[in-house]
Amino acid sequence: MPHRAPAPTRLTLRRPDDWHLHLRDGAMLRAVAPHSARDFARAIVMPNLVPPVVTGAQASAYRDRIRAALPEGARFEPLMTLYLTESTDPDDVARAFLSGVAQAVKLYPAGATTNSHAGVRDLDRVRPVLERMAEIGMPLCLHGEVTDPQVDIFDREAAFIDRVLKPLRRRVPDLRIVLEHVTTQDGVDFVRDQPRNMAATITTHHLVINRNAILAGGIRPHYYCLPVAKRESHRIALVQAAISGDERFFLGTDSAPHTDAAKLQPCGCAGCFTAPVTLPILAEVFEAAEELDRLESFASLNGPRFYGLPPNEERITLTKGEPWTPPASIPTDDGPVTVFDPGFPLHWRVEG
Ligand SMILES: NC(=O)N[C@@H](CC(=O)O)C(=O)O
Ligand SMILES: [Zn+2]
Ligand SMILES: [Zn+2]
Repeated sequence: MPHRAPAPTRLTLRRPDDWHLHLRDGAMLRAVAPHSARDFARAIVMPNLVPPVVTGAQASAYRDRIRAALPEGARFEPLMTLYLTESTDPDDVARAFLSGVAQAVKLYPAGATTNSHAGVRDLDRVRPVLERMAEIGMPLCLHGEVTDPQVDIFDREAAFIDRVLKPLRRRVPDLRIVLEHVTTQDGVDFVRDQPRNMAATITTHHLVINRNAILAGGIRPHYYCLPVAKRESHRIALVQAAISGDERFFLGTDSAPHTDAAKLQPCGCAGCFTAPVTLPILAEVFEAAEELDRLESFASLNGPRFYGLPPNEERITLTKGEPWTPPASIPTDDGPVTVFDPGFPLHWRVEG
């Protein structure tokens, strides 16, 4: 009889990082930050506050507010990003990077997503900033969707690659770029074809849901995020990229909390709140693909390598047991925030 090793029930890995996270501000920040700090060592924090985090001084002040919102004794390092506008000052960006205040710049095409109206309309206007970033090795994080209303919402990432990303790669080839929350086979293929200076983050939810989850049996606002989930073949391409070990793909949860009141209305906000359940969900996804051993590359090694940071020395352990039910929502002083429901039972838990 062929010998089959028993399925593992414990998994120890270097403490993961989250390379794309929304922590918000004020009451929401205080409510959600502990959930990321519990499971992750560091996170690239998105700057799409109202008003956005544009300058080094604003990033530094926001970092102080995040640190103040962490539980006593938490060892969690917020890595800050600057929101790129058409009047961003290249000198301020360079200073923020070289002094360690900001790790990356975030480009939102104006109008593409939550709080992106102050973003970029014309890439030529930010060319001096991008060239300076290329010189100093500062990464650019992209929300990769075109905003052209003529382009079908499910095609906006693919159109972005053709219309924006390819020309940008040609014009500023030394710029290090992260295609954030990649959702398509097209995105995966593009990144995989780039020999250098290019990576992509993959979210928790895009590994789990396809577009049916948003609409099957009724409209389900808690599965609505941007970029919107695509068809099943794209989800499979994302899983393949995540489990491949290819160092260009790493975890960026895009955990994006909105109150239920903001989600459940005629024009509800985009975003899934995944921080409290990401690691158990990822363990299920990697186990189902029989690649549990690669979870550490995806969640703990590939990201720091791209950002030029050492991987975390601390370890965490996940254990597998009877299915458990995460809380349906967390309370905040602004009202409850629904926790992402993967739609399958969770057997894995982070120990401690
Ligand atoms: N992903 C989302 O659906 N929403 C994000 C914005 C973003 O990452 O595009 C948010 O800030 O709510
Ligand atoms: Zn985005
Ligand atoms: Zn995001």
